[in-house]
Parts: sequence; structure tokens; C-alpha cells
Amino acid sequence: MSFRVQPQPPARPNRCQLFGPGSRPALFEKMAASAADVINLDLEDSVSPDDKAEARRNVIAATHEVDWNTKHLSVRINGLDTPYWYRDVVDLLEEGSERIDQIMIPKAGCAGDIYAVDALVSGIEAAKGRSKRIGLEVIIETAAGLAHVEEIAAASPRMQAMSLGAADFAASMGMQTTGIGGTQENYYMLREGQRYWSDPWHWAQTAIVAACRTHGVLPVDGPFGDFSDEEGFRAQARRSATLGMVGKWAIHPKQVALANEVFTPSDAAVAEAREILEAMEEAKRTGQGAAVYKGRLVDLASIRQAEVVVRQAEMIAG
Ligand SMILES: CC(=O)SCCNC(=O)CCNC(=O)[C@H](O)C(C)(C)COP(=O)(O)OP(=O)(O)OC[C@H]1O[C@@H](n2cnc3c(N)ncnc32)[C@H](O)[C@@H]1OP(=O)(O)O
Ligand SMILES: O=CC(=O)O
Ligand SMILES: [Mg+2]
Repeated sequence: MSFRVQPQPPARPNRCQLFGPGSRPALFEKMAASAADVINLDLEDSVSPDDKAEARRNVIAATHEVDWNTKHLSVRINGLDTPYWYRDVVDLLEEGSERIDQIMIPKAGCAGDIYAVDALVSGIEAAKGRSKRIGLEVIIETAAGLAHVEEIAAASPRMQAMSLGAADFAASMGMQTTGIGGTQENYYMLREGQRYWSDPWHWAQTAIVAACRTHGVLPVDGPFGDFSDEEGFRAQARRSATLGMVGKWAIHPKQVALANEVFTPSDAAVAEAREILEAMEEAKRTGQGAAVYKGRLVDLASIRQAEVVVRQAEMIAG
């Protein structure tokens, strides 16, 4: 380990973030009743320009009227290049209830974007005497966002989570696709006439995970647009989980159970992690740093790996 110890991210489950347009208040109670850990009420891209003001009012009302129970409640504001974002923040925090946990900043491009929202949030919190400190989460979904991913992760002590937004990311990068996440037909290698598909999101995901893990922020995989393709969602989510992400968005209620399934360590994985910890305890008792578990090497690093699984399972179990 470096002299600088890696900070832990917020200790709360973030397996699924369920989105719903602020302009469809009829969905709010259904979102609250879902099994998602995080709710994202959207003021941005699922709300048409004509509906922005009404969506903002709907969301503010919902912070007072809907029982969000234990959900982590987040509101996605509009981008900092729009005329809407400052009023989203001001009205939300001046008129919204203390139930709001977090603000999501879309299309974050540099640390200054987070600084600007942080400054506005800090001013309103102080002026209004709000008692709950608002957290921030961002979407990395532009070329600039990815180029500056580490400074964004480090931009504010309010930072809680960072998601990859595959749709806008593809647009910003000029990628030839209209798919939102998942396998891309033309992204393949050819060997002896056989096609082998690779993952065009992989490098962006690993950059996000590394930035997040360096600065104690939760790395999250964003939307998977084809909500009829359950196996496609699972495949994408499993890759993200393997890379170190802690959860994924749901843009339809069908996807909530899938995300929870993938991002909850299985009983078998937890049992194996505990056995590795026991094997290493035994090794330590006999003065060994390395041991054999089921015919394979385990050593002190295996303790840290196993602890990731056990910690995640215990946190989810509450
Ligand atoms: C690229 C990005 O930025 S992604 C993030 C922004 N996008 C969003 O927030 C979009 C979120 N999703 C949606 O708006 C909707 O799910 C849509 C438009 C995709 C589909 O909506 P519908 O056509 O109403 O879906 P569908 O008919 O399959 O809904 C089935 C049931 O789930 C409900 N439902 C639909 N979406 C949601 C949701 N997001 N949350 C909770 N419940 C929902 C419907 O009300 C319906 O309920 P019912 O059985 O009681 O009637
Ligand atoms: O906001 C999300 C995206 O994929 O774009
Ligand atoms: Mg987007």
C-alpha cells in the first residue's frame, strides 16, 4: 500500500439506481415501492424542455409527499451548460424537504463543474439551515469527463458516486452506435473467420473504477437501454461487477431485480470468501503468509480480496 491509504467509499448499498422522469409523477410511488437502493428523480434528459419547470415542481412536491422509506434519494439536475441547472439546485434545496440525500450532476467535464455545484449547495444549506448535508454524484458521459475523471472524483468531499453514462458518452466520443450500453455489433476481432466481440465500454469503466477507488467514491454502471433484453443486461452487469463497480442503473422496473441479483454477492461467493479468511487465519497461526485453499494459492492479498466480498455482503444485509 502507498503511504496514502485508499479511502473506503460510502458504506451503503448502491446495487440499483432506478430512474424516472420528473415529468411522470404517477411513477413516483411505484419507484418508492421498488427494491432499488437508490432513486434518481430526473430533471434532465428524460424531461422535455417545455416540461422542465413542472417536473421540478413535481420533484419538490415528491420530496414532501412520498414516503421514500430507506431509499437513497437523488435528483438529477440539468447540465451546467443549460439555463435550468441553477434553478434546479436553488428550488430543490430551498423548497424541497430534508428527505433529499443527493444531487446528480450530469455530463461532468472537469473538477470546476463539481466545485460550482458544491459552492451553490453550500450557500443554500447555510442560508436555509438545512441539517442534512447533501451528497453529490456525477455522470461521466463526455470525452472531457473521462479525460478528467480523476480530478472529478477528487473534486469535493461531498462526492459519493460516479456513473458511466453510455448514451451520452457514445455521442460525445463520436461512436458509431445508437445502442445504450451492451454488445456492439461492429466491435469485434476476427480470427480464422470467427468473430469475437469485445467490450467498447471496458476502458471507460476501468478508468472510472480506478478514479473512484483512489478517492473513496462508489463506481456505478449506467443505463442499459434495451429493457427487453434481460440476458444482455445481466452480461453487462456481471462484467461491471467483475471490474469493481458496485451497481447499475435501472431505466425500467424490470431491471431492478436483475441489478440486485448481480451486485449482491451470492451465498456461494460469501461462503468461499469466509473459508479463505479461515484458511489464512490458520496459516497465520502456524506462521505462514501463504497457504493452499482448494488446490490454489492464497496469501495476504487473498484476505483483502475475500474481505471485499464479505464487507459487501454484510453491508447489504444491514
Ligand atoms: C440515457 C439516460 O439518461 S437514462 C436515464 C433517464 N431516463 C429515464 O429516467 C427513463 C426511465 N424510464 C421510463 O421513463 C419508462 O420506464 C419508459 C419510458 C422506458 C417505459 O415506460 P412505460 O411505457 O410506461 O413502461 P411499461 O408500460 O413497460 O411499464 C410497466 C409498468 O412499470 C411502471 N413503470 C415504468 N417505468 C417505471 C419507472 N421508471 N419506475 C417505476 N415504475 C415504472 C409503469 O407505470 C407500469 O406500471 P403498471 O403495471 O402499474 O401500469
Ligand atoms: O445519462 C446517461 C447516459 O447514458 O447518457
Ligand atoms: Mg446522459
